Amino acid sequence: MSSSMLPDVVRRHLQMYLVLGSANCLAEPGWVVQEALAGGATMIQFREKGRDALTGAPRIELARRLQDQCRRAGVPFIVNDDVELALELDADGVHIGQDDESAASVRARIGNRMLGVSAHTIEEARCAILQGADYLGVGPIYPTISKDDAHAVQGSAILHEMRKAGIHVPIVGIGGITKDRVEEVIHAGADGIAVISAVTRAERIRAAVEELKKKVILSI
Ligand SMILES: Cc1ncc(COP(=O)(O)OP(=O)(O)O)c(N)n1
Ligand SMILES: Cc1ncsc1CCOP(=O)(O)O
Ligand SMILES: [Mg+2]
Repeated sequence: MSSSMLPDVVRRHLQMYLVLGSANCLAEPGWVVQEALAGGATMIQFREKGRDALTGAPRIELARRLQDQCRRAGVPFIVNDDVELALELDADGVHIGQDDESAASVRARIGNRMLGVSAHTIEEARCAILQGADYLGVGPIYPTISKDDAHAVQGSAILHEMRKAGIHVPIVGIGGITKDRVEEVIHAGADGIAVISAVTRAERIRAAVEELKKKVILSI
């Protein structure tokens, strides 16, 4: 069972989905999130992991601060991997991958909160849906500089293939998506884009988000 959230509502949240942790940001993460929200980001994922990531109390403090900004803007705040943290914060949802806790177990723990699951194949996608995923994160569609242990690049064809196989749940494309690739990703079947570097490394974050979102909406 998925959550009680309507698929069309989830689709709208996926349009311009910013994924970030402090190590991705060239500027202070609170400022990055503020600018991204001002530019129209539709969902934010707290992904504080990897080599230079915060741990312990500073990590939780940052999560609370970013969550508070999202709440004020009315934008869902999703926690990557860490179900415990999501429950502690009363976050809007959790995103997990194939190497994380099983989707069925996370669904049972988070109740009606939003559940996103990474899927690289049609089989993984079907399994995630059966276990209660509200949306699928599919990628890396293109080469990425933001995830050391990323799967092989899949290209936009995987999105086509999933749709052709009858997978109709909300899907967000992720991995190396830039403004020049948005149209291809949406036309291949994604409902939105999830990005790290295209926003966190942009010189003008607000303008970058505005432009990415506009391209998504024009491509739908
Ligand atoms: C929206 C979205 N899609 C995919 C991922 C990747 O999740 P995962 O495979 O678990 O890898 P990590 O992000 O945990 O390193 C994601 N985070 N968000
Ligand atoms: C978390 C994640 N999962 C697949 S690719 C990726 C990183 C996306 O970052 P970028 O948008 O900078 O390529
Ligand atoms: Mg994960």
